[in-house]
Amino acid sequence: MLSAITKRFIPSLPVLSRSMSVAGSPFKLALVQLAVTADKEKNLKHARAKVLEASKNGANIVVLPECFNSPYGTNFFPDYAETIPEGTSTKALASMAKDANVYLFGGSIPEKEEATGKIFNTLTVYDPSGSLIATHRKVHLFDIDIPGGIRFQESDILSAGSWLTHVDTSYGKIGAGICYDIRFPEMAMIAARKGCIAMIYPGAFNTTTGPMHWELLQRARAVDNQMYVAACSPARDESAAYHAWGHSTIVGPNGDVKATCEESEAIIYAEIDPQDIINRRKHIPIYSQRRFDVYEDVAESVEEGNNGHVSLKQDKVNEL
Ligand SMILES: NC(=O)CC(=O)C(=O)O
Repeated sequence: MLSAITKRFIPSLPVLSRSMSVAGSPFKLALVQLAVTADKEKNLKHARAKVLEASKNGANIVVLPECFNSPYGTNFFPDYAETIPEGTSTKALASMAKDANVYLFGGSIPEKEEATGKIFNTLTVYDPSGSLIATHRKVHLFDIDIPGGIRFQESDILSAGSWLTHVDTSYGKIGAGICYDIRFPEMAMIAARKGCIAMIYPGAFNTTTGPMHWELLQRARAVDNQMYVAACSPARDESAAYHAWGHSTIVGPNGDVKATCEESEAIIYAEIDPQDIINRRKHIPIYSQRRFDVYEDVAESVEEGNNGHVSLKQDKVNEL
């Protein structure tokens, strides 16, 4: 057997990654850049009207923004937090999905876990019959401090999620993250290598980080993984303490912006075609040219469980 060192010095022994299949069918994606207020009931009603509007316009999958039922701020989270699936927002989202006959990525809400009292920033996903098919708790908490820009410490109040989320839909498998999760490329890379055709991120960047990184990160995740990427923000409210960047955007597998908008309320649409992923991967075959003899395939360390949850394999957990 060749030692690892010997292998490194024999360039004719590349271990090319296996090519992963892309399974899916075309669909119309809508992102609702919702105007969010401090009135939860009003937010739920307004979200419902917009989801129905998107469906009337032919959308098959509809996405709401991060914190769509509450203003975005750690001081608001405890008051707005609800249990899932018993809470008002979960019920409202389930009926929106059913009445609109769409898959609904229901933005995120502050979730209170009954048993522990912990609060999470949680996305819930519904199928067109209104059944809850996945939950994603924000894995990477937004703790930053940019002098002269913005300081935000989600971890003062929130706990972090501990699984990745890949949702099975009749259009194909879709990965989900929330906002700051987009800054961690491993999540999107694992999703792509596990067969997801898109990553969907409800998110609320702000007027400091938005202009620097919002579109750049979406295009980076898309071009690295040759997959679709969509990020859905709340509309900007100048009277709120947190000024969301807006600019909800859908990016194609070539890193190309398919649809975007400014900071006001809007619904944006794009046709998603998995064949485009297959073409990009054929033309620029980085997908199958990876060198897993030189570095590890991060997707190999995780396994898929129930409800779209993807977690570190047990033997890896034991190693930690
Ligand atoms: N709000 C977030 O979670 C992330 C964000 O604004 C940023 O990464 O910038």
